[in-house]
Amino acid sequence: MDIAAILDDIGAAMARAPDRGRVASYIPELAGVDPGRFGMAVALPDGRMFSTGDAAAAFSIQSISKVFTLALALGRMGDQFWTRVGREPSGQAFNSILQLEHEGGIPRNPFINAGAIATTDAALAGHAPREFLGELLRFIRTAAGDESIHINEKVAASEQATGDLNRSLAYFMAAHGNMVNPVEQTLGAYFHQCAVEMSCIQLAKAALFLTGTEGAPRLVSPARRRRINAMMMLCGHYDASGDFAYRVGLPGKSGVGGGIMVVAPAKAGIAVWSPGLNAQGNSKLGTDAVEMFARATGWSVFD
Ligand SMILES: NC(=O)CC[C@H](N)C(=O)O
Repeated sequence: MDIAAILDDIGAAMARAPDRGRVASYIPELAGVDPGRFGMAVALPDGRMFSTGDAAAAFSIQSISKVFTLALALGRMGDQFWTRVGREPSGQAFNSILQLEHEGGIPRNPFINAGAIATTDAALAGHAPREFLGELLRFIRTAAGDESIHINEKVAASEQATGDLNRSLAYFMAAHGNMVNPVEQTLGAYFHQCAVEMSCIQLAKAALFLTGTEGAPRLVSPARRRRINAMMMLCGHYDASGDFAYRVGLPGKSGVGGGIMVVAPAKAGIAVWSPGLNAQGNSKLGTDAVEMFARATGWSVFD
């Protein structure tokens, strides 16, 4: 299989795409990103890396960070974690508060914002946000094999300044007894985790720990890896998760920075970045690109 040629074709197709979606506009650091940018990378467990376009450019990983935080929270709490967060698709927007009221402050899953904030709260577990963020960065750097990965403080400050909806979700959960740490501490940690910057090349490598391949860093047990992948498949794209599963057939997690991290179990880590989003807040061309890639390779978890 000629992965390099497949990526070249995808890069060329995406350069021609007339509708690139809309770049997230809630903070200036994301609003100012050129919608013309596109990058994609595929990391194989034997160390080979294939890429196209702006694959080395760093972008804000945003909600992709929720996958790494979930791994940390499960590491801290084990299956007890699921008493605080559900594992069902929400069918609602990523930042919706609707279901929280009906469901007693227990968010549907760890990838919608409410669930991710509860997950960060669980991962904090009484530690200072600084310690949690250090641990998160260590996890991501180990997964990616790259010590240069960092948090963009300006993005974190903007998230903090515009985070009233996230604040509402957090206080709502606190009112239902589903926050352990002081709410502002958990939120500070959450806003900073969203501000981690990575390139497609770094993110594709980081996804390898979820492939279960030899040579990939073993950061979680096989059972846990399968469960994280299951959550990504069912909830990783919010109310477009079914569409992503149908079109791509691989677990993936998106972020409003326009990135998507995709896992091809037993095969490869994949990352794509195109800042323009669709109506559900997922990268428009990023989704198109991984769909093209899955078709060209025949990779799917449904075989
Ligand atoms: N979908 C996302 O990437 C959302 C992350 C964003 N920082 C938020 O909390 O709203």
